[in-house]
Amino acid sequence: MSTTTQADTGPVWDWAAGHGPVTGALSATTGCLAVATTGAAAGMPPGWVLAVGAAGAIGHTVTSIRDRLAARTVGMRAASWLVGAGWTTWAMATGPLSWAALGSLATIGVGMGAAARATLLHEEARELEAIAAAERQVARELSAERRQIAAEWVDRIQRVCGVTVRVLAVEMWPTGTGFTIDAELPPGGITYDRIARESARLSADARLPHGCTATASQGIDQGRVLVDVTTVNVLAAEVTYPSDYGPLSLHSGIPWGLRTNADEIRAYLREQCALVVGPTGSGKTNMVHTILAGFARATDVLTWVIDLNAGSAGLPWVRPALDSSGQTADGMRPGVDWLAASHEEAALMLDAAVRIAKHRKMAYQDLMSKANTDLLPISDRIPQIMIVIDEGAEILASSDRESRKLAEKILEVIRIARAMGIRTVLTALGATGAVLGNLMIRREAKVRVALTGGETEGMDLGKQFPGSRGLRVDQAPYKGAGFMGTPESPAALFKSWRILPNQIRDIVAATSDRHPTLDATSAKAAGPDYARRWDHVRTAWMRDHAAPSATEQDRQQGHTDGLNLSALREERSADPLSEDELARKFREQIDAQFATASEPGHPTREPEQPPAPGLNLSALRNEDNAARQAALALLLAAGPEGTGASAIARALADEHGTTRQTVVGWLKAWTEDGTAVRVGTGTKARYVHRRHAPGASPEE
Ligand SMILES: Nc1ncnc2c1ncn2[C@@H]1O[C@H](COP(=O)(O)OP(=O)(O)OP(=O)(O)O)[C@@H](O)[C@H]1O
Repeated sequence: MSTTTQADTGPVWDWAAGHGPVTGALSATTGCLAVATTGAAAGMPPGWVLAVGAAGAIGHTVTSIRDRLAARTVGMRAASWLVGAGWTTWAMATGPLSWAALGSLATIGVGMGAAARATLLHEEARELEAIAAAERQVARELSAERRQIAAEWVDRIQRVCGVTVRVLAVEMWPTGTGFTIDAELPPGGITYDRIARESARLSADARLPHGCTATASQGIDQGRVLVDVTTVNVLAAEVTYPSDYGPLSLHSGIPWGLRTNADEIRAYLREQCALVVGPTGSGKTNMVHTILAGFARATDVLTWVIDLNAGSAGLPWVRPALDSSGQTADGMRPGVDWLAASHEEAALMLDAAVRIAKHRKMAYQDLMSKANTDLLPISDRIPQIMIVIDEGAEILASSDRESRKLAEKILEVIRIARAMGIRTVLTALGATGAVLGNLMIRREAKVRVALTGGETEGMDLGKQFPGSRGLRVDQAPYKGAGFMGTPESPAALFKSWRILPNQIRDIVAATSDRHPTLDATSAKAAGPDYARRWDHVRTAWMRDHAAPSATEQDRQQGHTDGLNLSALREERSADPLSEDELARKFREQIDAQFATASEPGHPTREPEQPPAPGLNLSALRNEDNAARQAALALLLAAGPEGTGASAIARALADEHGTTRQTVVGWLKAWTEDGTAVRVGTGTKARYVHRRHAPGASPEE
């Protein structure tokens, strides 16, 4: 029995607790006294007590032996039962309330307490000794393994790098996926990079499995080196985004994935921008969602997303919070705070960001001087704005007028808003010179990710991670795997989590009441463009499940002074004449073969089929969009077998430079208007032209 003290109700008896030496003895003696007095008063035969005591001694002995207690403890407990029973028998016969009886009972109590304490100490000492012995055994085995590893690697480093190191420690990773060797470099001015640059040869010499590496980095001082050796390939496996959606803060970093030792790697974005490079199919879209998940969980971040490819990166984060009319439902906030899918909306967003940055600079002077800092103190009351721009690097590199305007605004935000808490995450299909050649990006975006997914083309890791050695694309030939480097953590292999659509929905719901609101000062500077971002007209495209295609938008806008509202416009080649020619040829070819649409002025051959605006070939006639027509031709040509976005994009890449994302947008639109039918699910999903769709009549 023990007591716990409660602040307002006083001590509470805890009947479930075990006995200590004092409470045990007290319990035993008071028990004996109670039995003796009531037994004597009721005329109970004293012999019964003796029988009960003997049974108790036997029972306790059995359980003590079962619990593997020491012989001394077993003996003490049995003796306590017998002595207690003996006293009770005697006291019942002679009268329990005499001085002699009570005195002897008190003496027995003290004796029992002392004996119990002594045996308890003995028991604890025995237990500690057993634990220590087990630990010594494990340590002996471990240190034998470590000694063997140390010896092997001293040899290997000597053989491969010609450097004789002295290993000071080998730390086995708790995840069981590798170890780190801490070694002293030989005297004579040898530096760690003599070993770092031989990473690939060391890995081969150690016969490490694919995807595992031996990478050397700086040790605690310049005469020491740390060699991280991965022995289990965590890059190959699909690791799902952790289901703990607890709150995060920008200041403590946002987890973006796993290192090869299964440690989380975090991006610290208070001052840094990020650049995520990944060719199509490398898992870039998935990584964007992982990034958005982290921002949604943060209590001091508002996420603004620009995705000119039908807003697809941001939509899953908005949809769960939209009601049936497409407006944000009461009480539910989307996982992103603003989503732009057109050049126009993106321009409004970036202009607002610039106004906020400039206004914050003035309005928060006092606050910053009180906090003695030149960085705006970001918190849930003054949140940081993270602008995630999918394929933003391509906007920076693009030469069309609208994209150039956006590019200027993006660079202005990056240039002026660091201290005022607005940073960007740009993604890119390739680490092109136009992106990494930009000083602003090189200087401000030091959180870098390269998703390789087995792609070697256009992957210049040396440019993206200057100063790092031994990084090879073929070390991470898996989807969602690649390299990540931040100012805090040197570039090395990493794996992004796989995030599933249902997780996105769950995170939107779980974080809905956690998002900060834009501070009033910033909101005022952002003005109505920000306040009315969820307005019906501005979000109509979200209700339609996809952004309006270029065709529709252009038609709605009446082709006003060449305003480019869509990413599709980027598909135009530099030479409009040859493109026109190509478009005409395609039209003729396809119309001749399939009679897709009637010529203006001719009776339609498909009266039952209302023309789908902007999505059949006749609607495209004035579109100057050869790439889109070529894609449709490919879809038709694929027949009942169908085809996919990647295959179409590959076929168009050379001639039109079309991205897979763009093709995905077209396929989506064609599926929605019935031009194409999607068959199969997951990786087996294919698109079939409606003429070849299962159940379609051949004449159709
Ligand atoms: N972290 C990951 N772990 C495991 N598999 C992944 C991961 N990320 C992506 N994948 C797989 O790769 C496929 C393609 O991913 P994703 O759509 O993100 O690629 P992408 O690079 O954005 O391609 P695209 O630009 O063509 O859309 C996914 O359907 C999934 O099966």
